[in-house]
Amino acid sequence: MNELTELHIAESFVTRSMAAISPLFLLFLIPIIPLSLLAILALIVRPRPIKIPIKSRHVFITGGSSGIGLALAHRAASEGARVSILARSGSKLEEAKKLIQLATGVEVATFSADVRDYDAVSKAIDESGPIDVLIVNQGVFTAKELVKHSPEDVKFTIDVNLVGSFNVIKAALPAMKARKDRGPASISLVSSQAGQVGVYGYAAYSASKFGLQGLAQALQQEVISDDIHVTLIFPPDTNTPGFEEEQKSRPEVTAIIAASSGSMETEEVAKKAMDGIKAGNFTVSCNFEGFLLSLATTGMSPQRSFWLAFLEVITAGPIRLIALFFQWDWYKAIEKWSKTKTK
Ligand SMILES: NC(=O)C1=CN([C@@H]2O[C@H](COP(=O)(O)OP(=O)(O)OC[C@H]3O[C@@H](n4cnc5c(N)ncnc54)[C@H](OP(=O)(O)O)[C@@H]3O)[C@@H](O)[C@H]2O)C=CC1
Ligand SMILES: CCCCCCCCCCCCCCCC(=O)[C@@H](N)CO
Repeated sequence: MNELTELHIAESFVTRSMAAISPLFLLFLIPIIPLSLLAILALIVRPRPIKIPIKSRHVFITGGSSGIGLALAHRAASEGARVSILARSGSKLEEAKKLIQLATGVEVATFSADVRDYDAVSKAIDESGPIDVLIVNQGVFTAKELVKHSPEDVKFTIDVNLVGSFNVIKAALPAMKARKDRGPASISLVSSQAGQVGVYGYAAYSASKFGLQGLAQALQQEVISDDIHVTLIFPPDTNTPGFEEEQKSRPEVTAIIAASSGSMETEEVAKKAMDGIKAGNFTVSCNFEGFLLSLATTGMSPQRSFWLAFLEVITAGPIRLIALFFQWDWYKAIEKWSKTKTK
């Protein structure tokens, strides 16, 4: 045998045995790809996972006299926190205080101030003492087409929901940053699903809530080294006094589009929100549609969980397709509705 034939025999042996093992070998390779992706994500997700304790801590809630804020105050009190609530109306604050005391035995501190008034907010926060968990929840909403919305009301919405949130956070930050050996702190903001996607009738409201996303992302980078952790909460329609009021004049199309995500009870939303805050999640969705919406709009948000990061990576394409189907459905509804209106 010369060298060439030897090589031939060896070669055909190798190819034949490779042909025999290759399907098995490939099967073995399949999990390697997702597993290495998971491993990479576990290494790179930032900020790192964190847990926020609630018991024995000072929880300060704006808009804590009604709806979602009141339910959050109630939850925090029953979990053993020291609770402060802030809102404009003194009588609603007193009523909330009584309700919480009756249900939990805990006496919450109340502060009457308008979040649009920086000095008033700052005074209330200084009086309340250093905050461990700040929940910026106050909000106003009127669903109306922009042509019918007065400039004053547009400004009011942005002032209370967005500028008011800046006021609250700015007033609380110095003492929160200065606190020592008190454990990780949290600043959370109650946005809305209308703060993830623009919705007919919510031009002003959506703009005010989209603004919170920019505020929250930038703020998280600024306070991470102070052990302060930012959370953004995105509820769907929720049965609150404010929502009851809103429904009286909400355009029909607004209701149709919002119905894509159903509605929730105040206590359910408060539970989701509080669990999300305690888990230190940057983004907190409240129902299944909300979870899809968060996947679809995650963009450049920070992500602490490598599992969720993994899900975001692998669903990016398909979730965009689902989003386009939702848009298709909504524009059909708008078209149909505007036709019946002009008839
Ligand atoms: N209900 C819903 O369908 C949804 C609500 N959200 C958001 O959840 C948050 C709470 O909503 P919800 O519970 O329904 O609202 P409510 O109207 O039931 O309660 C609003 C709270 O905010 C306070 N508030 C309003 N304006 C000011 C102000 N200028 N300064 C200080 N406090 C103020 C109110 O007290 P007072 O009037 O006495 O000041 C009240 O305590 C809002 O940010 C809202 O946008 C998000 C998605 C859905
Ligand atoms: C992949 C894509 C999945 C998409 C599912 C999307 C469903 C979005 C519906 C938007 C609902 C807006 C509710 C606003 C509630 C609110 O804030 C007012 N009630 C005022 O308080």
